[in-house]
Amino acid sequence: MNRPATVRRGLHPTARPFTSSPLPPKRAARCHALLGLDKLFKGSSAAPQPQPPPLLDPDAPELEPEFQSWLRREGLPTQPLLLRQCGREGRGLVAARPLPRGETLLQVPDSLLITAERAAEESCLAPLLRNLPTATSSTATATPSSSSSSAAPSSPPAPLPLPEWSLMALLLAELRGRLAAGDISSRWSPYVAVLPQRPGTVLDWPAKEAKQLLRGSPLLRLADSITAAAAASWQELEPIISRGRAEGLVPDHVPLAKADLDWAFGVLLSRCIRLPGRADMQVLAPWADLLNHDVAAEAGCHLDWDEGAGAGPRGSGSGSGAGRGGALVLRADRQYAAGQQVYVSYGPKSSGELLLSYGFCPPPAANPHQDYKLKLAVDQRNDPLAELKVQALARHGLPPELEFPLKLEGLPEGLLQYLALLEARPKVAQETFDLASLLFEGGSFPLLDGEDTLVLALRGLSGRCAAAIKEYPTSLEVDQALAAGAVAAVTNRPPRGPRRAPASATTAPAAPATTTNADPSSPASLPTLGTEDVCVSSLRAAAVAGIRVRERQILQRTQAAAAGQLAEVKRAAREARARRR
Ligand SMILES: C[S@@+](CC[C@H](N)C(=O)[O-])C[C@H]1O[C@@H](n2cnc3c(N)ncnc32)[C@H](O)[C@@H]1O
Repeated sequence: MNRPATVRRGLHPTARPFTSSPLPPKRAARCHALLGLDKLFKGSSAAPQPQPPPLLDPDAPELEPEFQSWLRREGLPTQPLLLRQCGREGRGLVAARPLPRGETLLQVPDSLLITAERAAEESCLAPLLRNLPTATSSTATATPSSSSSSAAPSSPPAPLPLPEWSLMALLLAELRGRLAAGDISSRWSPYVAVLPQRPGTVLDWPAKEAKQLLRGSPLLRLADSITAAAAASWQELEPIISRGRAEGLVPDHVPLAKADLDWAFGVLLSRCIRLPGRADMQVLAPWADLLNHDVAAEAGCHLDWDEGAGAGPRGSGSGSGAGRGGALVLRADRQYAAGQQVYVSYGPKSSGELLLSYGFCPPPAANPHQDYKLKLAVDQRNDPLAELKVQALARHGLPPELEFPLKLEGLPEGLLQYLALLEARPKVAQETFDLASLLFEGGSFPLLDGEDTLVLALRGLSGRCAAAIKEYPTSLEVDQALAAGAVAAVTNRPPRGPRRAPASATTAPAAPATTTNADPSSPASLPTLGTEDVCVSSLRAAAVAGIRVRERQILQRTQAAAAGQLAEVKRAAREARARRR
C-alpha cells in the first residue's frame, strides 16, 4: 500500500523498500540475526583471517599423570589426544598423531560425568536433599550465562530438589574442602585436584572492581547477573548446609563456606558443558573440559551426547557411579596434524562475555562476535501507554525488555520495529495494538498521526547511542592507551609452556611470533589475554579498556548509520511529495 496523499490522524501503513524485513514473532524473540548490512553500513569490518594454531610437541612429558591414570581406571577409552601446556590458554588437548576428518577425538562415558542428579546423590547432604520437594524443571537453574542450543531435548529432565548448578556447586565445594583437608575418600578427588584454584571468572574479581571497571558497558549487567545468580544460590544452599551441619551430615573438616561455593560456581561457569543431545543437561566432564576455545572451531567441532557411542553401561563400584550407554563425543570436523591443538567453540560470545565467564579476553577487534548489547525496555515509569505496549508486545511473543546485539556490520533484526513501538505515542488505545501488528507482522513502519514511525525509531536509536557513549567514564584516547599498554605487557612476557613446532613434517605452518612493538590497532597483532594474565588487576583493566574501544566504535557506527537512514527517509518523503504535486 502506498502512503496516502493526505495524512490524517491515526495509523497509516506504508511500504518502504529500504527498511528492515518483517519480524516473525518466533524469530523476534531471538533477535540474533543481522540484516540490511549493505544498506545500513558502508565499508567493511571483516574479521581478520584467523592465525593457524601452533603445533605442540606430542613427545613432551605427560601432564597430570595421576589424573590421567584415574581417568583410565574410571573407564575413559583410549583417546588420540594428549594433554599439553598450551601457553596462555593453559592446558589443552592436542592430536597425538595425524588425525583424519571424522575421527572420534574424544569419548567420555556417562560414569565420568558429574551431573546434577549424581551430585545430589553423592553429596554429604544427600539425606536432606532427598526430602526436599523437587523443583519444577532441572533447567530452571541459576545458570547466569547460557549458550543457546537449537536441538530439541531427547527426554524430559529428571526432577531435582534444587537447580542443576546449585547441586553441582554443592558437591564441588564439598570435594574441594575434603581435598584441602587431605581427605581423598571421594572418587572424584583426582579430578578436583587438577581444577584451577582461581578459574578467573568475574566471581574472582574484587567486588568493587567489576562495578568500577565495567561502568558504562552493558557487560556490567552480565557481571551483575552472574554475581546475583551465585548469591541467590548461596542463599538457597546456606540453610540446607546449616541444617546438615546441625544434623552431623557435614564432616567437621569440610567448611562448605561461601568462598568454596563461589569457587565452585567459577568452575561451573568456565567448564560446564551443555548437552543438547541429552535434554540440554549440563555436566562437568573430566578430560573433555580440557578443550580450549577458538572461534574458528565454531563451524563443526561440537561436543555432544551420542546415545549410540561407548561400550554401554558399566559398573564403577558405587551405585551412583554406574554408567548408562552412550558417551559425550567429539568428532574431528577437519584433519589434524600431530601436535595440533584441538579446539572447540564455547559459543558465539563477545570478548567481554568470555572475560567474565571464562577469564580470558581475545582481542575484541578480532572477535566476530564482538557486540554492544543495547537494552531496550518499555518505560514503565514515564510512558502513560506502558501497560498497553507491554500487552501489545506480548501478543507478538515479545517481552517488555530485550537486549539487541549491535555490531559493526549492521543492526540486529527487529530492533527498529521494537524501538518504533517504544517511541510511538498513539492517541487511541487500539492503535497501539494495530501499530504492533503492522510492525511485527506486516513488516512496515506506518505513519501515526502524521508522524513517521521509522523516523521515530531511527531518532530513538541515535539518541540511545549518543547517551550510551556518554556513559563511559574514560575517553577513547585513554582507553586506547590503556589497551595498547596491555598489548605491550603481554607481548613482552614469554607465554607459559612450550609453543614450539615439532621438528617433524607438519601440515600447518607455525604461528607468527608476536612482537614487542605490536600495532594495537591491528587485530592480527593483538594477543589474547589468558586467565593468568587477566587475573592481574591492571591487565584486566586494560582488557576492559580494549572492549570499551570496540563498543564505542560499534555505537558510533550505529549512530552514523541511523543518521544516514534518517536522511534517506526524509529524501524519499520529499520525492514522494514532489511526485504527488
Ligand atoms: C574448559 S577450560 C579449558 C582447559 C584449561 N585450559 C585448563 O588448563 O584447565 C576453560 C579455561 O581454559 C582457558 N582458555 C580456554 N580457551 C582459551 C583461549 N582461547 N585463550 C585463553 N585461555 C583460554 C581459560 O582459562 C578458561 O577458563
